[in-house]
Amino acid sequence: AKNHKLWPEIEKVTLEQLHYARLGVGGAGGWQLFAEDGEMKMYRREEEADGLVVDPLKACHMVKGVTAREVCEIFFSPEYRSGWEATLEDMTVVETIASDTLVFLQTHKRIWPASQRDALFWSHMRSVADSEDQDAADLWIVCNHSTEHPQYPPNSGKCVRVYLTVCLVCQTFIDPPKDPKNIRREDLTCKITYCSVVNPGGWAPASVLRAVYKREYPKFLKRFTSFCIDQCKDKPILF
Ligand SMILES: CCCCCc1ccc(-c2ccc(S(=O)(=O)CCO)cc2)cc1/C=C\c1ccccn1
Repeated sequence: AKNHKLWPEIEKVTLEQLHYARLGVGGAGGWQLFAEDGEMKMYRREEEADGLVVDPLKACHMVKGVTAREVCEIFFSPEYRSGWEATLEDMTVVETIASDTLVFLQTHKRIWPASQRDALFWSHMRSVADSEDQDAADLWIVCNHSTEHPQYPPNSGKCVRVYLTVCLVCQTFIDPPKDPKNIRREDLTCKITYCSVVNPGGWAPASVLRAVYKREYPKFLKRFTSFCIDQCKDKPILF
């Protein structure tokens, strides 16, 4: 568990990603709004790493009727993933480091004309007291970061290995403020920040990658948040 060899990296990357998610998208950050749908706003920066498109993405969304913990638990838990991750072809939990820390191997459906991709990453979920604003509810974060595993070397089969760092940071707002036992789902709003940087691994045309991200990310976040609302609506609220 916490003495696992990956633990220092998990701690470092998770806290770095929390800080990064909290940074705004205004100012000189170079973020450009590329998709908007109601409360959902998606921004990207155009960046390349050795000739490969690795455009960082930041999405902000406000979802009613669910809590930060509920959204993060659904995003983290393997058993829900096939219900919301449309491009998933296969998923395995290759290691359970702790109850809040898993290692996943996922293959995603091939997107023509690029070759099929897989991703091997650790996934860690935790709550963080929001130091700035004491009376605001806790923050919950899930951080996914590519890792290695001796049994699953990259590019050994049909798939090209992608390298990703992803975080989902959620905060619950209760309006109007109520005594905890009288809160109903209609009083809840979850503020969601989703950040991702995906290096496609092998070559893929910049135009294809940018078209995939432009099409897939809005679909992905809308599908995920709808799934959360549907999963939680008839269940007791989990703070
Ligand atoms: C040429 C195309 C290469 C892209 C293939 C691909 C690689 C990785 C991933 C991916 C996307 C989200 C995560 S996560 O946020 O950690 C949640 C767990 O699944 C992990 C992996 C997807 C996709 C393919 C499509 C795609 C691209 C963005 C958004 C949505 N779908």
